[in-house]
Amino acid sequence: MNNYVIRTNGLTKSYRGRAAVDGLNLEIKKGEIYGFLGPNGAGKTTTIRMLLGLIRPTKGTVEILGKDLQKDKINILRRVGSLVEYPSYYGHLTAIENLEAIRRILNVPKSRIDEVLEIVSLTKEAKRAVKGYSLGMKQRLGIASALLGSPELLILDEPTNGLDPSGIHEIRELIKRMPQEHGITVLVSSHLLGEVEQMAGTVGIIREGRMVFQDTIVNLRQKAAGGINISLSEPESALWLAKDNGLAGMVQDGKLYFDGINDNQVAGLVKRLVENGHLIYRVEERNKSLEDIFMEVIGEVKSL
Ligand SMILES: Nc1ncnc2c1ncn2[C@@H]1O[C@H](COP(=O)(O)OP(=O)(O)OP(=O)(O)O)[C@@H](O)[C@H]1O
Repeated sequence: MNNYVIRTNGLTKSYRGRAAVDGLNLEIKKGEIYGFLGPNGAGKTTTIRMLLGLIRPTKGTVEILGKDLQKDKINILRRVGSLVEYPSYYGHLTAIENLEAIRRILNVPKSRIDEVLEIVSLTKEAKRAVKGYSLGMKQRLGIASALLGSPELLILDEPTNGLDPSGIHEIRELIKRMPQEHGITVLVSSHLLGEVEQMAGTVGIIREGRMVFQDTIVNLRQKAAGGINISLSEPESALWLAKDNGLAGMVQDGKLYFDGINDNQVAGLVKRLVENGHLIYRVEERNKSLEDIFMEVIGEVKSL
């Protein structure tokens, strides 16, 4: 088997001739937490549904755990746990009773129920009716159900949607432990970079069904590295002078902004500006936030 737990090739799903997912090449390595990001409607859920064999691709292939999903669906999906949208429960039953119903279908040992409850920290609440659970507890129970069959891969579609900050924190901490403590590779989708950046090693960002970025979070951060802001007396005429010096910048909030400019270029520009009578008030490094980069990548902001 190769090193990929999920690999898709040209994965496409069209509805009435319109591609909801368009030629996606997802690559998820064993043991990683992969953040699958994109704004609402970008095609995350459609992709996940194809990965789980719930809908058929219009084109392209899905390989999971080294095997073609179409050829051996049942055996492959036995090794995958998932939480897609809101999980459904019997509200009047306890967590143990709900898990028992799934356990019978999966035919796993009874002891597994205690194990999964322990993993998601619901042991103490396990005998309470689920209808009294908070949304965060319900999501954790959903993850417990997904873990019952001891999967090698966990696919979670927006597991933190609608949760408060402490609920988000609990789910995040739970997911973070999956690879190290349980040897489980995780694909987690979200429309918020902030929710996955603290746990994902790799991110795939989709927009209008197409992959626009797929690499490590470290490399995404590198894209966020430094531009320079110059506060000065006459930004518009300074911009012309900079252009004259071969530097393309822009005026933003009354300041000059330059992307990817090196130390020598900064020194040369400041010297030229001073020689031409500009008053320089401040020269500041401006790092883009990861969220800025995300917005840029998904095309919500043309440039900073
Ligand atoms: N069964 C369907 N029939 C027609 N169009 C669909 C169908 N399912 C999804 N779509 C369209 O495909 C696109 C992608 O939807 P999808 O639900 O995969 O996005 P998403 O990234 O998961 O967004 P969200 O976070 O809002 O669920 C949307 O434009 C949606 O309207």
